[in-house]
Amino acid sequence: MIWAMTELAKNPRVMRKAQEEIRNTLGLKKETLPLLLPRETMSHVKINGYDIPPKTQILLNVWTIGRDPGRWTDPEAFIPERFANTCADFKGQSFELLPFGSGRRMCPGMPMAVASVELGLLSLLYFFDWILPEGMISEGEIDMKEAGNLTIVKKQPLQLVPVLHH
Ligand code: HEM
Repeated sequence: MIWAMTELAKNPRVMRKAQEEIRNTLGLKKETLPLLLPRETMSHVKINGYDIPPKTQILLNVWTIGRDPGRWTDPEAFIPERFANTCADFKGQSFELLPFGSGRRMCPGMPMAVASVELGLLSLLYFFDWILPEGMISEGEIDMKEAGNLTIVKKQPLQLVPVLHH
């Protein structure tokens, strides 16, 4: 939710669009773990010509898959509308987009996570407009450094000033 608010603050066009949509209708999405939880092969498998022996630990880098320029146009840009224009969904069936993993061991908390993030973001965007804190002139100054390892958190806390809208 913090990353979603950070990207929205950096992209006022998308912030305004999301607020208009929410305020006019009373919907949104976003991300993710960089790596899926480790898996171990049960038998010998061959993928793309590579032999993988049994009992090998596999780490799937979904961060890289989600930024693959062969799959996504302008992958580094924050363009949430891209999800409205694709049939790829986040529920484990579209392998280019796997924020909750896939298969038997995919995230069982997905419905709760989606409901919490959507409701949280929706409330922040419906009730408030968001402006930069004193001393910050442009959204370009918002620090985007990452910290953490298994889950990526913001290194510097996001600071924005809420202005009551409703
Ligand atoms: C936005 C929030 C969340 C994201 C992005 C997320 C993502 C993930 C991912 C990528 C996996 C690994 C799936 C795989 O290896 O295929 C996972 C596993 C798991 N998640 Fe989540 N998760 C979230 C929230 C939650 C919540 C709210 C709960 C519990 C209430 C939860 C419980 C679990 C559990 C128990 C597993 C391990 C499942 C297993 O190994 O069988 N997650 N999650």
